[in-house]
Formats: sequence, structure tokens, C-alpha cells
Amino acid sequence: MSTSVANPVAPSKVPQTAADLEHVDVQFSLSKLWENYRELAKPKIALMVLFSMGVGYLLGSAGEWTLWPLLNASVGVFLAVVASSCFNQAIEATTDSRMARTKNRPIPAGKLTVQQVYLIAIVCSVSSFLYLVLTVNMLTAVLTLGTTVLYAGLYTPLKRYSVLCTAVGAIPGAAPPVLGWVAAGGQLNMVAFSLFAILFVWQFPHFLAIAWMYRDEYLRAGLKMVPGSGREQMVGRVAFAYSLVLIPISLLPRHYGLAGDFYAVVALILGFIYARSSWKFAKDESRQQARRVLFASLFYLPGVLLALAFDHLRLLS
Ligand code: HEM
Ligand SMILES: CC(C)=CCC/C(C)=C/CC/C(C)=C/COP(=O)(O)OP(=O)(O)O
Repeated sequence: MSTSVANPVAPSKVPQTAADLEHVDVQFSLSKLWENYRELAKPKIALMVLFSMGVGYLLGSAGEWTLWPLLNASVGVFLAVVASSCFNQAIEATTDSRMARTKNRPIPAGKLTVQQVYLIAIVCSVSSFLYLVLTVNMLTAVLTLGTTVLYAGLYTPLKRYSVLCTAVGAIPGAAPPVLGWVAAGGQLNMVAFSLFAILFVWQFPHFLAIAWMYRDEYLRAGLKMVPGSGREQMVGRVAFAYSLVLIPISLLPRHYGLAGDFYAVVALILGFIYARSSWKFAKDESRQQARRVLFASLFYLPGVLLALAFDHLRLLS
């Protein structure tokens, strides 16, 4: 494992004497330390993962859910998300340093070394696996570890070689509700698959909009994230096609009896809003329209999951 990243501590800042040490602002250092670890964990994405997992847990427990197993599953999956993100940042230290969006992450900014981040990744991965085996169940532990392996071991290196990487990355991305489902004792059946399918398809307009916005950065960094080889309107059209496919897919939970008409109506309305933003993006590939697709995606997913959870509880009561 080699690194070209500079030593995080500049020599001029290293305290030389005991008197210097007294002047080290402990509070400042702690807040800096916290900032580094927060950046490593990608907290907003982690929150969305935990929320999706929580909804999967609620649906998988068929009305018999209790708080402790949910908290245990959340701890285990959170550790795996941190591990996944650390592996990703350690593997991509060089490409991250070439993009404005990622160049201030702890490794390219010289605040943590590649080795330190790999160490955190391994510790979090092992802790996640053991924690889930001991407090939840073996299936959840194995699937969560598999999710990290797929994300860090396949998707992340593939970004440099093929645009198909995003279809691979969408598999770990769609795993969270299934992890919650199996943590609650649910079987790996078509019902669990319907939750997976919603997140899987949802991701395409989400990351196509992002890939288009950052296409120049990705190109400079040598990452193959944008389909269509630069052809006009290609990215928008693909995003729109996926947003249309998402509409019938989003109705599967109703088909399997997880939720009822309330959910179906909300899913149709949100699906229409998401498809409309993608359609506008397809017609006018601009930064503003791409941002709107990203915004619609971040509104769609929690909205659909909330409606699903709410309607499921309504049917049970
Ligand atoms: C192949 C799949 C995915 C790719 C390539 C991807 C990529 C990205 C990127 C690059 C950003 C940063 C956008 C920016 O800085 O402007 C982002 C934002 C975000 N993504 Fe994804 N994403 C994927 C799947 C997911 C999944 C599965 C979730 C959650 C379950 C998710 C949740 C989010 C959230 C919440 C944000 C906003 C974060 C923020 O504003 O800091 N993404 N995504
Ligand atoms: C254990 C578990 C549930 C893990 C889930 C991992 C996870 C959140 C996957 C999301 C999907 C994804 C491909 C994100 C983008 O990564 P990127 O490398 O393209 O993002 P970046 O360019 O910002 O690093």
C-alpha cells in the first residue's frame, strides 16, 4: 500500500517544547479531528442509508418490531457504511485529489494518510460483521459485508475502466432496505426484492444528473461515470427512461400487500415529479435542470419510503 499524500502535520506546526505543547488548543484539535472523521463517513448518505434500512426493518417485522434489534442493526450497518466510504476514499485518493468536489477530503487535503484510512476501514468492517453476528443475525452480517465488498472491491476500482460501474454500484446502493428486512427476520423473497428494485432504479437518474454536472471533473480524473460518449441529450434521455421504469416498479410493494392505495397514490405523484424533472433535463441538459433532478431524487426517496412505512402501519392497525 503506497501513498503519495504529504505528511498531515507540517513541520512548522509540530510543538517543539513543553511550553509549545501548553499552547496547543485541545478544543480546536478535537473539532478538526471530528471534522475529518465526519468527512470520511459521508453523513448525509449514511443517514439516507440508515433511514432506508429502518423502513426495510419495519416492513420485514410484520408488525412485531421492537426497538433494540433495530438499534443493533443500525449500529452494524452504520459501521459498514463508514468502512465502505473509507475504503472508497483510500482507493480513490489520487482521483479525489484531481476533482474540486473531492479534493478537500481528509486524504487529498493531507489531514489523514491512506494507511490510517485503510486501518479505520478494516476496523469498522470487522466490528460491523462481529456486531451484526452477535446482536442481529448471520444473514444480515454476511449481506452487509457483501455490500461493502461489492462497493469497495468492485464498483470503486471499476470507475476507472467502464461506465458500467454505475450499474454495479447501484447494487450496494439498493441493499439498505433489504438489510433492514433480513435484520427483522424477513426472508429473501420477491417482496424484499421489490424494495431493492425501487432503490436500484431510483439511483440512475440520481447519479446520471450528478455525473453530468461533474462530467469535466470526472473526465480529468480519468473516471468513466458518464454514458453516451458526450452525445447531446444522451444522459438526460437515459435518466428519463429510468425515471419512467421506476413508476411501475414503485407499485410493487402494493402488489405484494406491503402497503395500500395511499402508498400507491403518493408513489405515483412522486414518480411523476421525478420523471418530469428528468424529462426537462432530457430536453435541456443544463446545470440547473441537472440540479433539479438531483433535488427531486433526494425528495423522492424519503417521500416514497415514508409513505410506504406509514401505509404499512395503517394496514396493520
Ligand atoms: C451508483 C449509485 C450512486 C452514485 C454514483 C451516487 C453519487 C453521489 C454523488 C457523487 C453525490 C454528491 C453530489 C454533490 O456533491 O453535488 C451524491 C449525493 C447524494 N447521494 Fe448519491 N449516489 C448513488 C447512490 C446513492 C444512494 C443509494 C443513496 C442513499 C440511499 C444516496 C444518497 C445521496 C444523498 C443523500 C446525497 C446528498 C449528499 C449531500 O448533499 O452531501 N446516493 N451521490
Ligand atoms: C454497507 C452499505 C449499506 C454500504 C452502502 C454503500 C453506499 C452508500 C453506496 C451508495 C452507492 C454509491 C455507488 C455511491 C457513490 O459512491 P462514489 O464513489 O461514486 O462517490 P464519491 O465520488 O463521492 O466518492
